[in-house]
Amino acid sequence: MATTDEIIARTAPGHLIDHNLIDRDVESLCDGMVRYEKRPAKRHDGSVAEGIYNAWIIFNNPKQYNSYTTEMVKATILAFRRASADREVNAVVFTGVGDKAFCTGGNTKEYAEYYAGNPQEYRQYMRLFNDMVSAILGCDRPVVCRVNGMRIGGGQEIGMACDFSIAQDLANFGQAGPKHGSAAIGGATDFLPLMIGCEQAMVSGTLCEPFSAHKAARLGIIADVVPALKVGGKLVANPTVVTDRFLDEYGRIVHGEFKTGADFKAGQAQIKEGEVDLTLLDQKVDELCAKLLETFPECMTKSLEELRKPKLQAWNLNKENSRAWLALNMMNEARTGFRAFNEGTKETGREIDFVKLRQGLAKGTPWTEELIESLMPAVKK
Ligand SMILES: CC(C)(COP(=O)(O)OP(=O)(O)OC[C@H]1O[C@@H](n2cnc3c(N)ncnc32)[C@H](O)[C@@H]1OP(=O)(O)O)[C@@H](O)C(=O)NCCC(=O)NCCSC(=O)C1=CCCCC1=O
Repeated sequence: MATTDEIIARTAPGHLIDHNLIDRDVESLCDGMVRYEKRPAKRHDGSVAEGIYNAWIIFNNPKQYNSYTTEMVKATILAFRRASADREVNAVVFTGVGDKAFCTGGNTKEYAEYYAGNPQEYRQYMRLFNDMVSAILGCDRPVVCRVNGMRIGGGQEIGMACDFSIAQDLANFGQAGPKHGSAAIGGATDFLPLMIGCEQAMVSGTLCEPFSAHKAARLGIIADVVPALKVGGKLVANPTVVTDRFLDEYGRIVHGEFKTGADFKAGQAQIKEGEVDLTLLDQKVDELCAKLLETFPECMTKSLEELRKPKLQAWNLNKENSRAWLALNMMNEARTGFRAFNEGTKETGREIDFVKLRQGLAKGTPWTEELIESLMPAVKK
């Protein structure tokens, strides 16, 4: 009987059709701000599976906390298409450079300086953003979000579109929408209720309070969490988060909540004196990719397609309405909120005086350029 290798050599076609939309390196599409790296896939025992790879899609915009520009969104769509069509790819690992941020969503500088006041332009941007989320949800390979740092705003949305998330425990999660002039309708309002329940989704999507990786694991928004802070050469759990007990004296769950007061400040100081090491994060990601490798590929893809359906159905139901609303929103609140973040500083603050705005609207004040200017954080009365 012929061996499998002999059968492969004899029956594999000499020419394979390229199903990619364009034949361009991902990096060339956005000056390297999105990287596409095929890394050899490994078995459980660490041995390389010859000819099989994991496709790493890496956001490379660290100065802006790996926020995505329009060009990066275009490159990301093509990167996921490339991985999805590549016969040699076992799984996609979606991550960002560095250890501060996976992604903090749309680029607020571009939002403030180009899209603010231009709803027709933002509508076209949102076509691209929607296609990026759909490309993740439609990828024929399992998608692992390697949460190398904070996952905020649209970064949380594209992260939740992935099939698995593994986080280093200094990463925070959350939305920014109603604080910066947007609504988390780029996926969060579709995915959060499914993943963490309606009540916790409401808290996250409206109040925009960040939560820790340990809380994200408890809520079920990530599959696993690993320590990343080394102090004196020893790995310690995130020192700003309660990790050594589950309940407080009243029986309330405190595990994963941020510490407060002096304890929180002491934790911040310990983070400053330590160093971040993502070795365990990469080990966990490699372990998961090795498990995905040891499966039938078509059965894996079918399982992904079925298990994605709740997210996909919610996403497809709302994404076009969301796109239209977000475009028009660039005339008033997005125009104001993203400009405030972009033009503000740590000193002046980066959010508007929400009460002042509410007081004006309560009197029927119309949205004018003058009103918007008066709300910019640098303008102090
Ligand atoms: C809370 C933060 C994420 C982190 O705060 P902090 O730790 O205090 O860091 P900062 O000093 O704020 O930021 C460090 C520098 O990074 C720049 N930065 C951070 N985020 C972005 C971003 N998204 N775009 C561009 N630049 C960013 C920041 O300006 C600092 O640089 P500088 O030179 O100014 O010192 C906080 O950073 C934060 O709130 N960031 C903004 C989060 C945000 O609003 N994202 C967009 C949300 S909307 C969105 O993503 C959407 C997606 C699709 C659907 C529609 C939509 O709205």
